[in-house]
Amino acid sequence: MRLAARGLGWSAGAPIVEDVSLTIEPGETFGLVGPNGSGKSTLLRMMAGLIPRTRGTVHLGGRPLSRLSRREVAQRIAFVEQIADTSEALSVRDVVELGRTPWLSALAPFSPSDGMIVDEALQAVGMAGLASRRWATLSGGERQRVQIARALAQRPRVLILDEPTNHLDIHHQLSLLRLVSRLPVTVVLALHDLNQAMGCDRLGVMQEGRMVACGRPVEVLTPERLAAIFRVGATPLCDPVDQTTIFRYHCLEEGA
Ligand SMILES: Nc1ncnc2c1ncn2[C@@H]1O[C@H](COP(=O)(O)OP(=O)(O)OP(=O)(O)O)[C@@H](O)[C@H]1O
Repeated sequence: MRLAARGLGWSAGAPIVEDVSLTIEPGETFGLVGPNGSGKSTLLRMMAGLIPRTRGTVHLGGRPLSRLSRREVAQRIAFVEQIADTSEALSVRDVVELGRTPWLSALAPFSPSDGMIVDEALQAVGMAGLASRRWATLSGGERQRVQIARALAQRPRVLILDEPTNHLDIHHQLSLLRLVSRLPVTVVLALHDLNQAMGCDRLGVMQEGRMVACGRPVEVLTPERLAAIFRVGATPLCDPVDQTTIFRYHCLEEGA
């Protein structure tokens, strides 16, 4: 499903996001990168329709997001935020079952097919073995994977992930990125690891609330731009295994 933003802006006293326009094609994996505080999370929340009184418009599959009901939005968009609020009393399986909520009604209560979707989502993130564990007892990385399973169980057309690899060990980081890039849905994710960002179909670079570059990763993440925006030196290296470009970073300046 196509996600299109036009002229998005939001201020909280000072401007936080300014005049961002962007179209993400069906099935595309689009990465947002940028320094701390550059507006990535705010932009993701705006694209998910979670910030009231924003400037500009978001269209989902050609329809204005503002005209869809909360239930219609939840049937189309799943959002995994950096910090998830979840009742400590729930089990892992309960949390993932919440992902089915937008599809349930008095006429369509939770059914065995919903149960199978929940099982699949738990397996996809390697959490099936901990399904009966209490949320409160999980590690940070396990919680992250459960939240991603909840989003998968929602069977969205658009998956929005805010720094989904935070807390994850390297195996789970790579398997999560492989999982989401193979999903037949539109994926928008904020990432801090620029080498991981190189695996996205396209990247948008945020700086002080504006999207200052957008395009294929190799075109966007040039050493010159990395120096200007992230204030680091970057040496491009070629991985002989698959010829992808990775960067080795070094400080350009003393101090913070
Ligand atoms: N409700 C708010 N009121 C005031 N300022 C806000 C509010 N929400 C966000 N900000 C500010 O907006 C800026 C952008 O925040 P945002 O969380 O979108 O950045 P980010 O790029 O996701 O950062 P990070 O990489 O650190 O997660 C920050 O300076 C933040 O302090």
